[in-house]
Amino acid sequence: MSQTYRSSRSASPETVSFETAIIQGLGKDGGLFIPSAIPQVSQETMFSQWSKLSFQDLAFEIMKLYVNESEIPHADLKDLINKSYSTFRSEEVTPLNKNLIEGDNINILELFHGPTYAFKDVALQFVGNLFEYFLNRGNGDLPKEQRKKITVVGATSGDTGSAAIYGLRGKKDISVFILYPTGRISPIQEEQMTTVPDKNVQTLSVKGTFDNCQDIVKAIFADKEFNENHNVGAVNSINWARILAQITYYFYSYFKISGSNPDIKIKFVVPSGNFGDILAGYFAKKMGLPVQKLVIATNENDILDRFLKSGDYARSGDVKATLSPAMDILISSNFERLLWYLARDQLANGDDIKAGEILSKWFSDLKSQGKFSVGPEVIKAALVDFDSERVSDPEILETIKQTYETSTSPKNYILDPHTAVGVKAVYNQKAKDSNSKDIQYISLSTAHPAKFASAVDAALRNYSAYSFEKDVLPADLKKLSALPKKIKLIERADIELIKATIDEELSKMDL
Ligand SMILES: Cc1ncc(COP(=O)(O)O)c(C=O)c1O
Ligand SMILES: N[C@@H](CCOP(=O)(O)O)C(=O)O
Repeated sequence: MSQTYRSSRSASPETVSFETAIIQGLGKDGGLFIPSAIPQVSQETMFSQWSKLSFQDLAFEIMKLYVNESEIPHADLKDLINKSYSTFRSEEVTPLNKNLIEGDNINILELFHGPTYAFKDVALQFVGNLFEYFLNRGNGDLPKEQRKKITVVGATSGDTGSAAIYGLRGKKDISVFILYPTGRISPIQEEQMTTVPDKNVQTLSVKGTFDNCQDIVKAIFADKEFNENHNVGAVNSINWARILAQITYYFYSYFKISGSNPDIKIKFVVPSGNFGDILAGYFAKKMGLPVQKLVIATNENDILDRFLKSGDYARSGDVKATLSPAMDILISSNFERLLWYLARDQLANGDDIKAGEILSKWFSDLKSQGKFSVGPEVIKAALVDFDSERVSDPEILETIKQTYETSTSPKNYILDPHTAVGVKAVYNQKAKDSNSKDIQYISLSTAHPAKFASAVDAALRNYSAYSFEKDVLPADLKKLSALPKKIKLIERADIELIKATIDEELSKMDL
């Protein structure tokens, strides 16, 4: 069992508790927290017991391996899990749409049944409750001025922001500041984030890109003085709790296909940007789930695909604005966690400390030279667990159309553009897999199509039976456009300007 955590850039044996890893968010050396060891689960436990559990019970079995009972008693952990998933519209939380197209073996894992219609809800409903739990426990009935407070600062290309806001709105002792790139998120995402009336929430619309926002958030974490004064908390997938909560749906969907039969061949295909979603699949695989392969599906911002093909982890020129904007990203934060495991096992003879040194050097090269390279042994090891596919904008539109035309269960199924990246990647894999008939492909559906109206409309507007308003837009999202918006424009992607704005807004919040 692994219930302590170490930083991916640490060259010391020091580990921290689960609570510290979650509340602190990022290691003091700028590294990401990883469990000291990955817990192993036997085939017998998985296929005879776990395969029969509900989503919530499975989440409990998985999380208790990563959280010491002395930190969160089991009864409390169960309550946190049940509370977090009571807000979902589907009883199954993440239902699997099997056999989307008759005779085909593509299964769509629908991760968008939470409050903000995006996969981020699966983790961020839990993270919100976890922050509240730790704070309430420490603060008890202390008077306002003595209570510990957390200032959450996050960066979003649209979905993390809404999900974090809905996970944290109205929570005592927590303020939330979400940075997003002006004009680069969809109108519904902006409405979701800016129409929440709770006084502990403030969005900051920053002139720049998502990477600018993410860099500022990381710089704020590295700012010792600001961090000490504000207890900065992370909601981005740099926070380990985000990854932890996502592990459940890999097991859950796997069992929906395999039942108690461990011999079924399954590949997961995951639309990827910051590498948080697919990393949860990597942990599931390393815990013992016999996944054939995890397929990274990128859009035209393809740093991950280029890495697997060349061994170079290199920032390309500018981020491209694509039809799948939540994946428009130059540097994938969570890739660092995978690199740590690759460095430890391939280059450091299993030595954690040496792995931390290697990672530190790679990331300082990335900062100073915009790239670092790894040798063929590292790529060979990565390819044991992963494969990758790159999908272009025209392919996204074509895949949305094709799925609309050919889907049988249900008919006229509408994909969001991110999910379409995954589905196209499934077709690419099937073309390569000589045994594709024997493989079940689980393609992760990361958002509801209503969140990305322009791409969906561009693909489907010529079908006479199609209507976005009637077929796609849920009533609660429709209502948002009539609500007043709280938008704060930030003219420059500048850390000092953002810090000053946070201070100014915090004093108005008077929490
Ligand atoms: C809809 C959607 N799909 C895919 C992704 C990519 O996921 P990850 O960043 O975890 O790789 C994101 C954002 O993170 C997203 O919002
Ligand atoms: N696509 C994300 C970008 C932030 O990624 P995260 O998973 O690290 O929070 C978004 O929708 O905001």
